[in-house]
Formats: sequence, structure tokens, C-alpha cells
Amino acid sequence: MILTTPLYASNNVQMVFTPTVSHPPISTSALKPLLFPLSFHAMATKTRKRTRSHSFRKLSIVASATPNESPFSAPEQDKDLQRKGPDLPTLWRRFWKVAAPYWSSDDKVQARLQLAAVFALTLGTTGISVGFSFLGRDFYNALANKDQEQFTKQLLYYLGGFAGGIPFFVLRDYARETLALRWRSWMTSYYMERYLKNRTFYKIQSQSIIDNPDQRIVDDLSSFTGTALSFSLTLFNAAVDLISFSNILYGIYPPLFAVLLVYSLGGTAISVFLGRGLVNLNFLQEKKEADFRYGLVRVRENAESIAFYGGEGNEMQLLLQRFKSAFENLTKLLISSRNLEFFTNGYRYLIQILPAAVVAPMYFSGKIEFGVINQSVSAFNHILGDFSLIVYQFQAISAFSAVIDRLGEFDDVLDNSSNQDISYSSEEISVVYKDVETLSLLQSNGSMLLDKCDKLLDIENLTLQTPKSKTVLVRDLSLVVKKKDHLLVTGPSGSGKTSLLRAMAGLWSTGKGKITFYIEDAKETQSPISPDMTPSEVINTERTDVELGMFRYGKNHDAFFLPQRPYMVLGTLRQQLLYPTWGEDPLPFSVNAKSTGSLPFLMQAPQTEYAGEKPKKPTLDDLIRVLEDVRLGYILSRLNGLDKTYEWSSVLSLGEQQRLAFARLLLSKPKLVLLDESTSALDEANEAHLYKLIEAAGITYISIGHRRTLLDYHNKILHISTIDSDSSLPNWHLKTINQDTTNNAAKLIL
Ligand SMILES: Nc1ncnc2c1ncn2[C@@H]1O[C@H](COP(=O)(O)OP(=O)(O)OP(=O)(O)O)[C@@H](O)[C@H]1O
Repeated sequence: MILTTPLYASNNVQMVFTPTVSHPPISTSALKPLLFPLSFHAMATKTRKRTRSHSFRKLSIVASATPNESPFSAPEQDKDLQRKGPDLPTLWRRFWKVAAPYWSSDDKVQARLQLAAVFALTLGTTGISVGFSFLGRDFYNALANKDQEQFTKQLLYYLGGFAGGIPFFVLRDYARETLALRWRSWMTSYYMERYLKNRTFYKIQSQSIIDNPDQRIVDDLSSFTGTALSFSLTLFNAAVDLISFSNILYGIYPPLFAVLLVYSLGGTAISVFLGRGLVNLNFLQEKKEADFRYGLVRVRENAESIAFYGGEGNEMQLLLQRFKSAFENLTKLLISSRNLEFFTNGYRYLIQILPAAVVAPMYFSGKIEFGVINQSVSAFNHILGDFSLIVYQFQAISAFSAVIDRLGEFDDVLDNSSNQDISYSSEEISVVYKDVETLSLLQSNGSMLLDKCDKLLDIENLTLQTPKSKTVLVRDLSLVVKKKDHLLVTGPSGSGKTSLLRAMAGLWSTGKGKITFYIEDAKETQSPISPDMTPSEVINTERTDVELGMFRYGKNHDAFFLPQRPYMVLGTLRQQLLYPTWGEDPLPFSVNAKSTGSLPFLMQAPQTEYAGEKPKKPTLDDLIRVLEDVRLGYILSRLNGLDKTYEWSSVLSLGEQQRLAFARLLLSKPKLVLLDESTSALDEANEAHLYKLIEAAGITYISIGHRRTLLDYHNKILHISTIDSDSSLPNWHLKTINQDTTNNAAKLIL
């Protein structure tokens, strides 16, 4: 079987997601009469395997991050029903856009060489199939002529052919799968890089742009690379096969061609008609399964909260709802597949006796020998298989189209995300980074710029709005934060305090106004501002700075952000402490690659770029000291040192996680830190201790908080009130806190 149905019969895991027997029947083989019992068994086993794998794949859902809203709300379901599959040109454009980059990437030499090898091996296997067609003919001629000597000779040839041919088939499959894996690895690294760049992952999640990006990276990329290669080879093989076997068939009986052509074209049209809904159903299946899996992941991540609430019943209901949705779609998919199967099976088996029936009269009249009947059946089935690719592979094609559609959509989002950073609209909040050193130089050159060196942050006429409804949260805010200013932001819940910090971090762009950070040590970056520029040139370069703004923010150690919920990375205590300023030291590629046989693009994680010089990596003593400083020294002995991995958000209390976040902060020593209720889980003594520590470290901080005790650690207070839609006045006021009259100030804000 392997020898005669080279591509279809290959053990191609990527094609497993269709339950169809996606290869032509075994009778295409020149060896059919010899191998039938074995082949039939093999095919039946393979079919069962495929079906099992299909069910497994359909029920084993990939990890995902789904949009916040439930995918099962009525509008969402309507959206699913209304969803139209992409048209052919869009599908082709997306396929090309997703597939092309690898073949012109850094790895192109290796990629092209391996591809050439795979094509050469495929060519070899087709040649072997043709050879077997002739061997089969002579073998049956010998049998029919009762020529024992010839029969033995042909049998030996056959055995020799097996021995010589099998390695070609095995190596072709191995080479193809290795190349698919290499391609997938490159694509995974390429997509992950773009997903994590420019905070695209945040935009996708916070604006619910597309569903389950992680499923697209894990599963769709794997399917795409494997299937794209298989299909290309199938097409190539079909073309070569067609040329080789057409000669044979044409030589035997030309009219058979005409029958074949009409039959396969008609079959293709009918299967396209019957299977037209499959692309959409496959697309939705991927999504629904990923949604279900994500529901399960959320139960794992929020196990404690669910257990405290006793929310198992509700969770079960929500999960069942998600599974039901996947189940219902899969049921529709199975019905569509079944209807298509009725046709494809009929199509496949109806024609089996035709070639023998057509050429038999020539045999009876003695024009051809018996072996030629076998050869004509074989050639006919090869050509029919080549012409009927769409019929045989329709379900695989529709599943592949869904994968192309999902990946293309993802690719477009990733591209748009990088382009959005370049677009500059006056109706957006702009975050600008200015190099303090350059500005000082300009001033000494006699320019008009004022001394801004002691400024860390300047907010000018900032109006914050919610993304979709454009409700104003904060109106026309202007303030300056200088070194050693400690600003407390207060206000009722929902007034927009966190949104203000998000805007500073470049995560919130709806509204208008300008936020300027003054950063130091930017001399090693390619700052667009140079000392020889005039002030107007500097102002003009600000746009470029804005473009780089979001990219730079996370990378300059002058500003640091502690979110409301401490984030614990997957890893050891050491990694928690070093995050996000320092990572693991990558081993030199040569060492790693040699020891693991891995690929260069998997070894070289992009290094974090810094606006200035990266702070020196803390030593072991520094790490231990900082843990002692934040009063967490005891966890070292309790949790077996710095290098054990735990689920940190479960093994540490919320207050401990908040202290750990302060330890990170103290190690990174930024100039400015934005603290969003970062001590909310701590007792007052620990809170006071941490604030004293960061003040002693010379870090300027802006905090959000509701606690009265926070007044003691700040010298300015910005109070944001709930917006009054009837008024056009600003809804904030800024006051200096006089520590002697803290109680009065407290009265003022509470
Ligand atoms: N992504 C979003 N899309 C639409 N509205 C949002 C979004 N994020 C926040 N909001 C809304 O913006 C308002 C301000 O939210 P924000 O988180 O800034 O409030 P806050 O003052 O920090 O509240 P709290 O003190 O309760 O933390 C809220 O009404 C919130 O519902």
C-alpha cells in the first residue's frame, strides 16, 4: 500500500483531523491483487485511527485566552450563524501571507534545501510506483501464461523492488515531517514575537479583537505547516502521477480518458456543492473547543475563589454550556461530513470495475494480454485519484481553509497592531519620552527650552474617555511630577484612577492630551533627538518618539508599574525577583544547539532592549537582602531557597505577593513608580515600612489608594471626582499635603 499510494497513504498526522478516508481506494495500486488482504486491513486500521484521532482532536481542546464576554450569549451565537466563510481570493491571499515569510527568512537556505530533498524523494516514489505498475503487468502475464520461470523471476523483482523502494517512502515522509516541524518552529517564534511586541496581546485581550490567539499559535500553526506541505506535495505528486500514468492509460485505450475526465469534473462540482458549509463549521469548531478549554483553564486558575464561593454548580453549568456549543457544532459538522461521505464513497467505488469492463473486450479478442487489464486498472485509478483530489480531500481542504482563515485573521491583527503604533491621531493620548540629557544640552546651547531636568512626568490637558462609549472619565488634567514628589491619586471607585495609570503606561489611548516622561541614560538608544537639533526639530521628532513610546516604555528602567493584582510569573523565586528587568541568561547558541539539536530561532529569545544602560544584575546576596528588606526572608527556608518552582500565586498570600512585587521594584530601582493599590492587602505597619523603603531608595512614586494612612507617605494629592455630564469643568483638583495637617487633608478627601 505504501508503495502504490505514496502521498495519501502516508502517516500524515496533520491530515488526521478529517474523519474521511482521504486517500483513493487501495485498488489504485498496481499491487492490489497481491496485497489486497493486507492493504484492506491496513486501510481499515488507518481509517479507524483517523476517526479516533479526529474525535480526540475535536474533543481535546487547546489552551486559549478568550474574550471576556461569554461566547454563548444570543448575539454571539447569531454572529456565529451569520459568519460567512471567506471567498477564494481572500483565502488565497491569507494563505500566501501566512506561508510566504518563512521561505525568505533567515532560515531560507535550510528550508529550501530540505524542500528540494522532499520533492526529489516524492519524485523518486512516483517513479517507483510507475515501475511497480510495469512489474505488476509482467507478473500477471506470467501468471496467466502459466510461465513458472518468468513468474519466479517477476516475484524476485517484486521483492527486490520492495526492498529498494520502501526506504524512499519512509525517508520522504520523515523529511516532510521534519521540514514541517522546522517551519512550525520558525512560525511559532515569529508569531509569538509579534504577539508579544507592542503590547498586541493586551490590545487583543482588552478589546476582544479575536478569539483564542493562543489556540491559533499552538494548534493552527501546527496544522497549517503540516497540511500546507502535504497538500503541496500531493499536488506535485498528482501532477507527476498524471503525466506518468496518462501515457500508460492512453497507450492502452484513449477513450477511457474522456470517461475519466467527465466523471472527475462532475464529482468535483458535486462535492464542492455538498461540502460548501464545512469551512465555516470547521472554523467555529476550532473556536468553540478553544472556548471550552479556556473555561477549564479558568477553573484551574481560580480554583481557590471558586472553592470559597462553592461555585462548582455554576462552573459545571457554564462549562457544560461551552461543551454543548462545541458538541452542537460538531454534530452539524458530522452531518455535513456524512452527507459528503455518501457521495464520495459512491464516487470512489462506482467506478472501480469500469476500466476492466472497458478493456476486457480487447483482452477477449486477444489484442492485449491479461497483465494489461491490471495495468489499466492501476493507471486508471492513479489518474482518477489525481483528477479527484478535491473530491477525496474535500473535508481536509475545508478544515485547512478554516485554519488558513483563522491564521490569516490573526496575522492581519498582528500587522494592524504594529501599523496602529505608527499612525498618529490628534484625537489620541500621546505618550512621549524625552531624553533629559539631550534637553539639558539644548538649553546650554541657548535654546528656548526650559530646564526640565528635575521633571519626571508632565501631563498636559489630558482627557480620558472609555474606549467604546467615549464617556469622559477625567477632563482636562494637567500636572507635573518632579523628582521626590510623591503623588497620591484618590477618588470614588470607577472615577478613572486606574485608567489614568493605564494612559501613562501607554495602555489607554482613548481621549486626548499629552503625557511626557523625562528619562535619563538614553544615550545608547537610537534616540531621534540629537544635540545638534534646533528646538523646532526636537518638537518635530516627538512624533517619532511617540511611535517608539509604547515600545520603549516597558524597556526603560526609569518608570515601573505595579498593578492592582500582583503578577507572579511561572518559574522560581529567583525569576520572580528578577522579573521583568532581567531574564535567564541564554546559553550561547552553539552550546545549546549541539546539546539539544534545537534550532537557532528557538534559542535566541529577543533580548529586552533598554532605553539606557540596563541595571546591573543582582547577586545572590542582593536577592536575599531584598527579601529580608521586604520582610519575606522567611520564605527562603520555607520554600527551599531561590530555585524551586511553585504556583506562586497559590503558595504566597496576597500580601506576600505584594511584598514580593516591592522587592522587584527595589531591585530595579526605577526613577518613578506607579503603584495601583499595591499595598491594599497589607497591614498598616508593613505598608508604612514598604513606603519608607522606596522613599529611601530615592524612587518617586505615584500611588492610587483609598486608605487614609497613605496620606502620610505622599506630599501631593490628586482627587478625581465622578464626572458631571452637565458640566464642562475639570473633575479633579490637586493639593499639596502638609504633613502637619494630614488630618485636615484627610477630611478634605474623604
Ligand atoms: N476596557 C474598558 N472598556 C470600557 N470601560 C472601561 C474599560 N476599563 C475600565 N472601564 C470603565 O472606566 C471606568 C474607570 O475605570 P477605572 O478602573 O479607571 O476606575 P478606578 O477609579 O480605578 O476604580 P476602582 O477604585 O474601583 O479601582 C469604570 O467605569 C470602568 O467600568
